[in-house]
Amino acid sequence: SVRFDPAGLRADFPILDQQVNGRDLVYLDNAATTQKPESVIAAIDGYYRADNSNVHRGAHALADRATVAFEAARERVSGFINSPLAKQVIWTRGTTESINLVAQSWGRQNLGPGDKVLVSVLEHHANIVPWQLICAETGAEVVPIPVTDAGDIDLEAFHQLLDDRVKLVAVNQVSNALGTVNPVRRIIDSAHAVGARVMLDGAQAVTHFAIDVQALDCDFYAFSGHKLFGPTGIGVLWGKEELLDAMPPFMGGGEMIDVVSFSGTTFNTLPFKFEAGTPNIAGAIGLAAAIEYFASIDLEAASVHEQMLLQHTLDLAGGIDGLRRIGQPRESVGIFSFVLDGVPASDLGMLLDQQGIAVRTGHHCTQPLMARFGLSGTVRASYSIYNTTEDVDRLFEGIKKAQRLFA
Ligand SMILES: Cc1ncc(COP(=O)(O)O)c(CNc2co[nH]c2=O)c1O
Repeated sequence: SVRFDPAGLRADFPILDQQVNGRDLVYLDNAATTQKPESVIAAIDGYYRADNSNVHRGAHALADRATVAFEAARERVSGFINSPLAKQVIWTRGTTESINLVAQSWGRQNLGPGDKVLVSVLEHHANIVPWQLICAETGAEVVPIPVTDAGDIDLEAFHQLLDDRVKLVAVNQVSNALGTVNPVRRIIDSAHAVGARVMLDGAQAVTHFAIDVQALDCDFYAFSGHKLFGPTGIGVLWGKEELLDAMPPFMGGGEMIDVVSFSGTTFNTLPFKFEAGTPNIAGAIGLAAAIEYFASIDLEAASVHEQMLLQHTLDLAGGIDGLRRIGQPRESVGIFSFVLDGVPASDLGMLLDQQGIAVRTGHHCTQPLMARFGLSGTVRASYSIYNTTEDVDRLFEGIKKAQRLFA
C-alpha cells in the first residue's frame, strides 16, 4: 500500500523518539545521512541472528540462505533503478567507492594525454577528486563546468566546453550543498553527441525521484544505501553492460577470479569481477529492506510535502534580516543552504544543536562550489519524509535565538 503521513511515519524511525539537550530532536541533516526504519534494523538484526554465513560456494544451509538473500538484494536494487540485468549492479561501500571504481578502471583504460573530463563545480569531492587522481596518472585534464549565480549548472558554458576530446562528463543528479536538481537527461544527450560517457552521481537523488537508468541513458550511476534509509557501508555502482564487461578489475582477491595461477590469472564475470573479498552481506540485505520501505511511500505525496517544507522555509527565511539563501536553483529538493550575517556557520550549528536541532555546517565536501560563492561554508538544513512544518518552525526559532545571542 502507498501512504504518506509524515507525523505517522516518525513512529517507524525509533531514533527520532529522543531528546537532545532537553529538547525533542529535530533532525534536519538528511542530506548527510537518513535515519533507519524499524524494518531495516530488523532485517539486519534478523540476518545476524539466523542466516549469517559467507556467501557463494557454500556447502551448507546457512551459506545457501545468506547467498539467496544477498543475491535477492541485488535483484531488488536492479528493479529499483530499472536495470536491464541484475549483473549490472555492483556492490560497493557507497557513492565514493563507486565513482573511484569507474575512475580507476574505466578511466585508466580510456583516458590519455589531451583527453578531457568535464566535472561540474556543483560536485561533491567524491565526484571531483577521483577524476583528478586518474587524470594526473593518464595525462588527461579535468575541466570544471561553471555554475550560475542561481546555483544551476551553466548549460551554455557546458555546451561550449563539449568537443571530441571530452571523454567523460561527471555530474550529480541533485546537489547535496544547494539542492539543485540538474537537467541530467539533457546533459547526457549532449555528452553522448560528442561521444563522451556520463558518470551520474545519484547520492542525493535516490530519496527524491524514481530512478530509471534506462530512461536516463547514463553510462554509470552511483548511490549510497545510507542516503536511502539503509545502512552505511553499502552502495551501488550501476553501469552499461558493455562498459562493465570491457573494464579491468578494480580490486584483486577472492570472488573476482576464475582461475589463479602464478603463470597468470583469469577473472570472474559480472558482477563478481568487481566484488573482491567478503562483501557487506548484511548491508545489502538492509538496503533491500530500505528499498521495500521506500516503495511503501507515496513518492508523489512525499515530493509535494517536501516542496511545502521548502516553501515554508523560504517564507520564514524571508522574515529574518541578514539571512541569505545560497543559490536559487530552477528546481530544488528539500535542501536549504544559508548564511546568517554576524553569526559564523559553525557557531550557529552549535547553538542549534544546543536546542536539539541537527543541521550540517561547513563546506559539505563541495569546496570549489563554496569558493565560487565566496564562502568557506554554509548552514544546511535538509529534509526527509519524516520532517514536519513544526520541525521547520523549531529551526527558525533557533535561528532567531542565535541571532539575538550574537546581537
Ligand atoms: C552528491 C553526493 N555525492 C557523493 C557523496 C558521498 O557519499 P558517500 O560515499 O556515501 O559518503 C555524497 C555524500 N554527501 C554527504 C555526506 O555528508 N554530508 C553530505 O552532504 C553526496 O551528497
